[in-house]
Amino acid sequence: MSEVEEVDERVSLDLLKHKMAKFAKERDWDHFHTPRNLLLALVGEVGEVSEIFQWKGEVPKGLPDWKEEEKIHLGEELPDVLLYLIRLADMCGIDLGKAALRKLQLNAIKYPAPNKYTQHP
Ligand SMILES: Nc1ccn([C@H]2C[C@H](O)[C@@H](COP(=O)(O)OP(=O)(O)OP(=O)(O)O)O2)c(=O)n1
Repeated sequence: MSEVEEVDERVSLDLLKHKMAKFAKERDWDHFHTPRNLLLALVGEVGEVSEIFQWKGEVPKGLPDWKEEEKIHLGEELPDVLLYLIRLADMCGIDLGKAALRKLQLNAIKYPAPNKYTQHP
């Protein structure tokens, strides 16, 4: 039987943040999880994701031509990026969820959507 349990809980940034904190604490790894170390770990994992795409050329959405093991590999590397990002934000005292929502608002102001009703056909 697999050691990895099926995940059956609602996922939120907060849940992942708390799980990462618990993971580090249980291993006495808090002293490794400094902002700079986490940033380097994050960039390393982005590199691992890039390697999966390397030399493939442009890839259609949904990755229809990829082998199952390649998709599984990608599904294992993308979470590392997310988890290190969440932990980095936590160790920097930034509420990532709130900051992302605020950034979406700022993006919408900076790049307003065209108003369909005032445009000429
Ligand atoms: N000091 C560490 C080491 C690991 N991790 C956690 C966060 C990542 O989700 C994952 C990264 O583990 P690995 O460094 O073993 O990276 P991979 O899982 O990508 O393994 P590999 O590089 O062999 O593909 O483990 C962590 O929180 N703190």
